[in-house]
Amino acid sequence: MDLKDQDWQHEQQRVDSVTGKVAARKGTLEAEVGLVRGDVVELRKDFWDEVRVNFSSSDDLGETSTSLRQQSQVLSEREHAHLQASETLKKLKLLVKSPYFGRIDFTEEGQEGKETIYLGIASFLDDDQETFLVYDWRAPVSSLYYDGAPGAAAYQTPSGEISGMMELKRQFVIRDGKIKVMFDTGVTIGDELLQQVLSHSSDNQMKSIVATIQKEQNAVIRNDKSRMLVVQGAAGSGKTSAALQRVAYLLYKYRGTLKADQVLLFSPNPMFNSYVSTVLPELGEENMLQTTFQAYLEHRIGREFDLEDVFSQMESILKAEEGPWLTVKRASIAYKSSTLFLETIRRFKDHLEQSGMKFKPIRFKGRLIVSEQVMLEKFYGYDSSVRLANRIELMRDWLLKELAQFAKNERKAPWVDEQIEVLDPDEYQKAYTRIRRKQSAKKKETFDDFDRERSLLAKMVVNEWLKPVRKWIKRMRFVDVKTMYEELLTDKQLFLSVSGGHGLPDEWEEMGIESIQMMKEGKLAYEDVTPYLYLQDLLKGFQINSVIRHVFIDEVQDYSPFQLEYVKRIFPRARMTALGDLNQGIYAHTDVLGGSLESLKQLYGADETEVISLTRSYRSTLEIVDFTSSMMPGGESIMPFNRYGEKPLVCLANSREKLHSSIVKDIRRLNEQGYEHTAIICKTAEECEYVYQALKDELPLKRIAKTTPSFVTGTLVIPSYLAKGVEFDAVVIYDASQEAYSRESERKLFYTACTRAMHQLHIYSLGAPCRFIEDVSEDKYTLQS
Ligand SMILES: Nc1ncnc2c1ncn2[C@@H]1O[C@H](COP(=O)(O)OP(=O)(O)OP(=O)(O)O)[C@@H](O)[C@H]1O
Repeated sequence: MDLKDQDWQHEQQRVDSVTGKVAARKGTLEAEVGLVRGDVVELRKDFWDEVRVNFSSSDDLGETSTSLRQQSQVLSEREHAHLQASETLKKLKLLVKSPYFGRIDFTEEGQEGKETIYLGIASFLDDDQETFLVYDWRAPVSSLYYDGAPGAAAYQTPSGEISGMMELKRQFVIRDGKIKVMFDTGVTIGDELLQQVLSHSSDNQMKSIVATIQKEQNAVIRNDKSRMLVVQGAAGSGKTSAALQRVAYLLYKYRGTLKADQVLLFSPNPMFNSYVSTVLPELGEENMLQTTFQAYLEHRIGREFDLEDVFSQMESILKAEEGPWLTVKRASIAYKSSTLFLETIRRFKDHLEQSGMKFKPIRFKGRLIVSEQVMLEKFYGYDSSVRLANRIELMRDWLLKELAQFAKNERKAPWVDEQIEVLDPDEYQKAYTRIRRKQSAKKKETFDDFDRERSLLAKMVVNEWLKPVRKWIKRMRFVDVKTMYEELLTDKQLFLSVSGGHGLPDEWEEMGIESIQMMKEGKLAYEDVTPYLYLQDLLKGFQINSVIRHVFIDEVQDYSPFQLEYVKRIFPRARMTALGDLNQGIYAHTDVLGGSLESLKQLYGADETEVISLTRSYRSTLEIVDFTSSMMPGGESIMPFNRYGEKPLVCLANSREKLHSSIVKDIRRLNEQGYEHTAIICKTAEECEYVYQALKDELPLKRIAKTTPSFVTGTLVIPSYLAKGVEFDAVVIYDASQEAYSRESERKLFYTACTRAMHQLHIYSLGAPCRFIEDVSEDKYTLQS
């Protein structure tokens, strides 16, 4: 037996020993969890039997409350024990199959003898409860594995740097307790292992990458100094992957204080939520909260307006012919996405402190309770040093009092008698019970004499009828944000006075007309939504969330500076991790980032911001990266990972029939070759619909729309802008002709679509291909006509 075989055998023996111990611990814990679960069920069932309930005297009341408290404590202690044991069990179940993936031998400076450290997805201690048989990949010492090479090495601990010599770095792939792969490695973590991982077919879920995290990704994962971490990374460089491992790292490092529901990820679309949802559970962690910015906007003002979303905006721009509408739309998006507009709105609010507020009068049954004029006098009668939002709160309280007075007077109105008479028996009974309940609280109210009865019923009827008005006032709906926003967009003099005229586009007037027209129809253009919400919050108060401690924004290049300011404002206690790629800024507003990260750096200021660049691309084969990066200015800085495949294929078709029949044959061939997760990427949703209808009888296609909740396997037909962040074994671009992609502004969209391919990229073109392909030298693809 040679040395290598001996080593392998020795390591397998250790795996057997560790998995044996894990299995034994798992068995014990399973029994314990069962017992605790039983306890919890019993405790919940018998909860009230164990509490001595007696309200006879104040002493008895005290005793009852103590007994109740004690019983609740016992229950919550058992529930907590159950939760903790279940979490440990979850990790043991993962460890028993694959206890670790790495080993380092390290001798600390000044210490005798080397320490052998094995890394896995969770720590596991020997029966002595002292010796680590497995170290968590997030433990300080584990960073040696990701960052260091054999030789002199150091790692950071909370009490300072520890240096020494690393003698060995070894990688394993262990499946079901058996070592499948094992080799020693240098600086980078296993090109070999990475080759294996990356050459696999994709499926509909993102995978954890803990075993093969690269050094620069590790810097993203473990960075916890800066308030704002910006990760600019090429397509496929592992931004999303690093972000998710970073969440796991933070949950581990701050486990006493940080919970998964204090971390929020903004995803590019609802489908993406499901795509990444298995990564953290795979690591034995709870999922963080996930949402999309659109979902947040809907939650805030979706009841008032029919909100245009970014995808509809994109769709209408992509479909529009060049002309006045598109020019105005582009100008409107650019301006309203900028911080210039944000400043304008802020100054507009300052202006409103002095004059110009608009209120909606308070009415009931068509009668005026408080007129706008009276409200204005009241509002501007408050001390001008009181903040505007506070003045509105004062107004709200005053209006509620006015309403209460109105209600009192109203009880004698004839319509109230009519209502009492038509109260049906059920309602009457309800009223009677309600009044009886109050009776016991306030002894003097009785239901005995007729007058009393009438007066109590009148009170109830009026209150019931006025409920919507009360709710309306409480929600501060009397502040007429819509009219004020409209005024800002149409009153040029006002606009100039608050904007200082900075950056005012030539199309300003047309922009206003377009927005107002939409608002009249009850809609709000996407570019107006955040500014509108911002104005509303400046007036009524921001809905601040102080619970969230970490906000992750994936595909940050798709956010406008205005939106980022807004996110910063509503999460004042959060740190931010922003991950993006300027080359994939596909939306019209993203040009306002100006092709640089400046606005992102300014968000929290340079001192509080750190930028990490990821330039190596892991998703696609070298040939695909070579091709796609040639389309982008500066693309030469994108480094492909050395995984080889076929050159991208560019197929020219001279008729739609030919195009369709070639695609059908191609998809079938790709499927036969084992590429199951394929996509036909179209430019727009409209084109997707057309392609789906044309090919659905030939191929088992799945249509993806902006509302599709989860990422499905199979051959998808998907619009380019929805393919963000996800990947496929093979990508077929439906029509990359000059006619289809005629504008320079569509370069990033096209690039994003092509970079979704892992193993095969096939581009079809009905006629001459677009300029983006012409920019690529011909030796980088195979042309077929
Ligand atoms: N260290 C790694 N080990 C194994 N796989 C990796 C590693 N880094 C990235 N990958 C793989 O590369 C692919 C792309 O990763 P990911 O989606 O995180 O990149 P991204 O930068 O967010 O891409 P994009 O911006 O194009 O959406 C994924 O399949 C991911 O699993």
